[in-house]
Amino acid sequence: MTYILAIDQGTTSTRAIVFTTDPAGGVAARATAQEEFPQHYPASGWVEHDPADLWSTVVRTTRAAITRAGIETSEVAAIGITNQRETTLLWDRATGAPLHNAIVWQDRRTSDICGGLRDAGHEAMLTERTGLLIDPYFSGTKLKWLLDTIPGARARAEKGELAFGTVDAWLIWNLTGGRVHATDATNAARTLLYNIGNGGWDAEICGILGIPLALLPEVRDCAGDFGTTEPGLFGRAIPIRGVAGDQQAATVGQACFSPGMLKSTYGTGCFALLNTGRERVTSKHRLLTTIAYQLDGEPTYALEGSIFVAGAVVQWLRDGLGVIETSQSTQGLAEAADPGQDVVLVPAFTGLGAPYWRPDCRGAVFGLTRNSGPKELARAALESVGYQTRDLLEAMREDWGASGTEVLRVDGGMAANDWAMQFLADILGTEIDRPASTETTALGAAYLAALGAGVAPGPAEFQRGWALERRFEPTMGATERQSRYDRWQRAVAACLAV
Ligand SMILES: Nc1ncnc2c1ncn2[C@@H]1O[C@H](COP(=O)(O)OP(=O)(O)O)[C@@H](O)[C@H]1O
Ligand SMILES: O=P(O)(O)OC[C@H](O)CO
Repeated sequence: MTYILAIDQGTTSTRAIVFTTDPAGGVAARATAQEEFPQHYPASGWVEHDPADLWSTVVRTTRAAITRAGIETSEVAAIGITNQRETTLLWDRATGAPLHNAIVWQDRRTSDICGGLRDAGHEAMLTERTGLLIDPYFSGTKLKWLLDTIPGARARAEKGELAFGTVDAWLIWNLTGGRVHATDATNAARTLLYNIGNGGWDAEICGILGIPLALLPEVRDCAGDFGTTEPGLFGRAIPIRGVAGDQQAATVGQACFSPGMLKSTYGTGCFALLNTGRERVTSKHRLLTTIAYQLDGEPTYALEGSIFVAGAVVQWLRDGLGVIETSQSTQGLAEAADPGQDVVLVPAFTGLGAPYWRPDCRGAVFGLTRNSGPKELARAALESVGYQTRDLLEAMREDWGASGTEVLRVDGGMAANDWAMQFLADILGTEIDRPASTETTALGAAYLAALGAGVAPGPAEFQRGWALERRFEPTMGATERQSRYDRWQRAVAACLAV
């Protein structure tokens, strides 16, 4: 039996999971440890994490998972890291001390910097080279903000005294005791600084943003050599052999290895990735072009649709409005909702992501009556996630063609909700496949690490091990499907117009 440890450093919590691998390609979870950590909101639209929290939760959950698995550190063949993407850190190479809190992907503070880039006419060039759009979501403008704001930071960066990284690079730096400053191609592809066509940091873009190249980590394959952990941390050195951003790791965990295969992860937000193989498809509908994974120096590309509010709308009903007790209760409430009411909720709490990219848009509820209550709101919340996914799939079908988009593999916390998944199948007119393994993100990181350590078979065998738990078939008639979707589009248009 071989053990692989996956670290999944997410937006709200850190998980460490010990997986077992067998020569036939099976990878199974054996023990898990999870810790939440505080979110910091220093100003409206700002979201930060304390870098020390990211690091300490990784150390504690890793130790706990190894203990719970009942194994010795020496039995762990490799570590795989997967992480919340785009979140930006800057630290001192000599001391390892961060210069600022991590600026989280959701943070909107660089809207003005983005406006300036757009006004200067840089968008077409940036999109062509990076596959991204100009939006505060990505790391590049966050890093510029840090260098502009922290006194002396740019001069120190030019002298090579500082290091930038997304969360993966921050963890690799700390795990290796500051010996390795590296990231993987999928995380690099989210910075707005990386040319996904030629696979290198783009000096011209860095020049435009005033980012010294000396700050940037080395970019490696997803199943690559990222050094070994400091022996003192876990009792013995463990090789780090797999790294990928969390949505890309989920794509691997869902075994979406063939062009046309599609997965969607429903956590806080929702991120749909369509494997486009070696083809770097440029979207006509403001989807992102990104790297799904990179093996043996060869990138496999994806089209990505990013929705900022999915499970978060359920959290809002629970923690903001206080009209539901648990996320799970939305299933029973939606089943019991009045079929005669047609409440539509547009959860544009922090603007709309793909395919609209309107950070200024705000949410609304339409169709309320005196009898509307928690049941109808719960149903509208779950439906909003289905409608937003349809927005993405409509765009993907036009960019890529329908082939492959007739089955969607789902995962993430909200994928456990049967009502939401049935509505998704109905409104998309697409079969929805929910896998037996729900920890798809960590599973993907574990598989990449096993591949990097030479203890896993190739993708074809891993793909054969993917197991279905339940398939949701569309049952809604075509006329109803279209009239409901038309109503959603009118609701979005109204929000965009206000
Ligand atoms: N049964 C459920 N029905 C609806 N939403 C759910 C359910 N279970 C979890 N969620 C939502 O899913 C999210 C948690 O999923 P998770 O994959 O852990 O997210 P993340 O990794 O972004 O923290 C929360 O926003 C929660 O409201
Ligand atoms: O941490 P999650 O699961 O909410 O994922 C966040 C994404 O990587 C942001 O791009």
